[in-house]
Amino acid sequence: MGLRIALIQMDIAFGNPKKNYLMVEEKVRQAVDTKNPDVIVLPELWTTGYDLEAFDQIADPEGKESITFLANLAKKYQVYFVAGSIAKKSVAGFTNTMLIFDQSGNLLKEYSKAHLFRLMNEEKHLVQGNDDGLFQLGDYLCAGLICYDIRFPEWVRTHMFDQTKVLFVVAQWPEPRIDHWRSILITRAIENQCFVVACNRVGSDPNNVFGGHSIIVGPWGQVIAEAKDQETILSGEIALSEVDKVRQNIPVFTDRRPDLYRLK
Ligand SMILES: NC(=O)CCC(=O)C(=O)O
Repeated sequence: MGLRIALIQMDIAFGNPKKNYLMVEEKVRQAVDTKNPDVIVLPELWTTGYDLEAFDQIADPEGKESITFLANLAKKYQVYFVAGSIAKKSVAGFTNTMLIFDQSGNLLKEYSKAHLFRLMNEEKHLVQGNDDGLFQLGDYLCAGLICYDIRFPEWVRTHMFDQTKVLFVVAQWPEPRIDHWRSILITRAIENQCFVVACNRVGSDPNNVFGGHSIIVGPWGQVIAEAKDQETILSGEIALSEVDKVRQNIPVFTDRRPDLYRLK
């Protein structure tokens, strides 16, 4: 059985969670009406954008408001949510945290961005996460990564030792490096022989223009669906059996030589 996926590639109102909740509610309704998805994916920091200076006022305490909002939508539409990431405020500080829900609205996983991106000042305002991004969507073992995390192949590979089949990436990736975005995502799919489902934002904030090009890549590196640089709902279907076929054809995981790798 395949998994139908809808990625909401959207603009984000800078520092305005109320407006973003309303926009997401409407876009999720449109995605359900037009794509009949099993899974809906949102971009990185969709409640606030990168208004880091204002996080003290606008980050969500313990993620409570976002969790209630997303759980209700997941339950209402009976969809899984890889609900992008939100700015979460807790005693430890602010985190860039991905939220995953099942079709009954249960929170399956929280993953906080492990690698903070200095070019966008994250290290000055956020604390990094220390947990893995693994979660299960039905039969599909998946991993979540947030934007800059994809530049670390060793972190992605760590998630693959559990036979992960789908990598979900949520992002606010600027347009000037959109070639890196595409190349890295296709490479991660080929080297890990898995599906890559990646949702970027579009539009701009005071510091960046964002490049879109949300994409679904198959385990052979084939592009299944790709958006341009405008708001859209991108959709595609993925089938687990394809991953097994590719891994049997070229058994990369069996042929690894960890005795030669000097990774720490
Ligand atoms: N929000 C991010 O982590 C952006 C990462 C990025 O732009 C990059 O080039 O890496």
